[in-house]
Amino acid sequence: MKTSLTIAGSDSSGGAGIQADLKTFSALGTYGMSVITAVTAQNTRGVLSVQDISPNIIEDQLDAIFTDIKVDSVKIGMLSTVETIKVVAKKLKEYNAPYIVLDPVMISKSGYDLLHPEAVEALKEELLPLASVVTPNVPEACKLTGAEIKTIEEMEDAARLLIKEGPSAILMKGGHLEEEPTDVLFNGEMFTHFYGKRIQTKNTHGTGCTLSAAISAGLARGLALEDAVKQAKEYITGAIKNSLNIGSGHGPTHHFYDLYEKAGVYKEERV
Ligand SMILES: Nc1ncnc2c1ncn2[C@@H]1O[C@H](COP(=O)(O)OP(=O)(O)OP(=O)(O)O)[C@@H](O)[C@H]1O
Ligand SMILES: Cc1ncc(CO)c(N)n1
Repeated sequence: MKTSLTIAGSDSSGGAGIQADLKTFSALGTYGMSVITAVTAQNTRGVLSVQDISPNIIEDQLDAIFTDIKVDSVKIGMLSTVETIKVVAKKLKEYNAPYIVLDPVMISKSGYDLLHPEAVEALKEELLPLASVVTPNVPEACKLTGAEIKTIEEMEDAARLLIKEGPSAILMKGGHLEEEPTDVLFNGEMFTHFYGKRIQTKNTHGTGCTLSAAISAGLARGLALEDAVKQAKEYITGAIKNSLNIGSGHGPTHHFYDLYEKAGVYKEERV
């Protein structure tokens, strides 16, 4: 069985972060492992508080995994501090980690800073060059590039700027634009657009986490990047369509094997 590692924050309500990633890995047929970078007290309404995990413990978690188990793909989510970013970058380089999907998580849907604003530069310098693909939403892409983005053409312009920072590819998510949610993939040479229809629901907690974890699982299973993104987009669309009306705020997306079987991917392969 292929393995996927998530390096991210814990969400007590189970909809985003580590919990969303592990559910996604299971549904998409990889064995999930986790390095927890922060513990958030969070629910569907928002984030109450955050405790960052000390860099030593983050380093030990990474050593524990990489010295014992073969890692087939990595997904990076919430990192919160400069120290966390530095230790994660150091260890991923040391172990020559494969297929790194970097979700540059900055602000929660409810407006809480999950990455300290002064750590954006460290994220750019230390982690963008290691990423196989980086998956910013539009506000994150604006912070990373300084660009203003209101249209799909401006998403493409920003992707051209961002690729200069060193990632192998960019998947810019269009969920925050007014129009239908189109995601734009740029591999440095060509653009591919992934079109979606907006699903009318308030239950979108954890969509970004789920998408990046699904891409990481696909890469671990040997899919080419475009196919991994296509499968991930199918998966997140199903997970939003079937999202759960749990809690009084933004409910979570739903994860189950059916979504994956309906997408017609890997069915015969799973043993
Ligand atoms: N209402 C919706 N209907 C259909 N697809 C959506 C909807 N909202 C988001 N998406 C899709 O879900 C994926 C995640 O995008 P989104 O822009 O929500 O990420 P995000 O802002 O990083 O999420 P998060 O708030 O969890 O960090 C993208 O593929 C996007 O196009
Ligand atoms: C722990 C965690 N990671 C990422 C997000 C982004 O949605 C969140 N709300 N919580």
